[in-house]
Formats: sequence, structure tokens, C-alpha cells
Amino acid sequence: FISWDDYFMAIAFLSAERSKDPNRQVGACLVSQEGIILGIGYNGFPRGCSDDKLPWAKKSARGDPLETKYPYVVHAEVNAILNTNHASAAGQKLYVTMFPCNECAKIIIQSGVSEVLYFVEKRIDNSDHVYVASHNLLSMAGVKVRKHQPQMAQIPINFQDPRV
Ligand SMILES: Nc1ccn([C@H]2C[C@H](O)[C@@H](COP(=O)(O)O)O2)c(=O)n1
Ligand SMILES: [Zn+2]
Repeated sequence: FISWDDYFMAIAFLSAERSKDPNRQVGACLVSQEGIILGIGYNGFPRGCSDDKLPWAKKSARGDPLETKYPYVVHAEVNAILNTNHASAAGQKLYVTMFPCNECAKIIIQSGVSEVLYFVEKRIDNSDHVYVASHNLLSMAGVKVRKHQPQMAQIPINFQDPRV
């Protein structure tokens, strides 16, 4: 059987599969102190804002930021917290496939999450201020940060009928 940490991180990975971002799919799973899943999310455009009308591009040929995804996309962490139906995030753990950016860190802190478990970090060196700021904020606010070390290399899901 799989460990709780692998289980919740796997749910974050599965949720990421729903993202339509062609460059990076991110998933998150918010879990209560009692081990109950309160919210899951992935990066996507806000509800009612169509993928057909908004761009998924990283760069604009004309240099127009409005032709890129960045001003529009809701990050996976924010969606997981907002999808809780307003249950309190206090004392909860957030499992994320990618280390949160500074904007997500602010929301994580303000919603009372006490621990972030992440799978990979996008930061390449200390020059990426977004991730340095995120580390600084989470540390100052006393939010625990842990890189998830999986106990299993993969968790296959087989849709075959188990009786077969
Ligand atoms: N912690 C994060 C970081 C990023 N995202 C989302 C936002 C974008 O859809 C994508 C990043 O795209 P890239 O610049 O790597 O092409 O990931 C997130 O949900 N959570
Ligand atoms: Zn973010």
C-alpha cells in the first residue's frame, strides 16, 4: 500500500493532468490535519473564461503581455485553496507538484496552511526573485516547507476490471 504522503502527492499529480497549459501542468492537493482532502486544483483560466478566447502562449510575437497566459491563469495552489468551499485552511498541508511562486506563497500564508510539500522546484539559481521571495515569505511566516521524497517510483492506475 502507498504512504499517505505518496497518496496525496499522487492526487496532486493526477489533478495536474487536467491542466490545458501545453508547457507546464501543475497540480495541488490541500489536506486537513486529520488527513481529509479539502481541495484539489490545477493551473487553468478562471471559471467562465474560455480557453478558446485566452492564449496559452508563453511569449507574444508582438511583445504584448496580454497575448500570453500569465495575466490570466489561476495557479494550481490558489485553485486548491479556493476549491475548499471555504473550509478553513488553518493547520493544513498543501501538496504541490511544483514549488509555489511568491503570489501563491502569500495566499498560502494568509489562508493558514501550515506545511507545503512540493515535488520539484522551478528555481534554477538565486537570481529568480519570484522563488527566492516565496522561500523568504514562507520561512518568515513559519510555514514548514518540505521536498517530497517518494517511496514509490510510480503508482500505475489500471482501468481494467479487477475481476478480469
Ligand atoms: N507554483 C506554480 C507555478 C506555476 N504555475 C502555473 C502557471 C502557468 O500556467 C505555468 C507556468 O508556465 P511556464 O512559465 O513554466 O511556461 O504553471 C502554477 O500553477 N503554480
Ligand atoms: Zn503561483
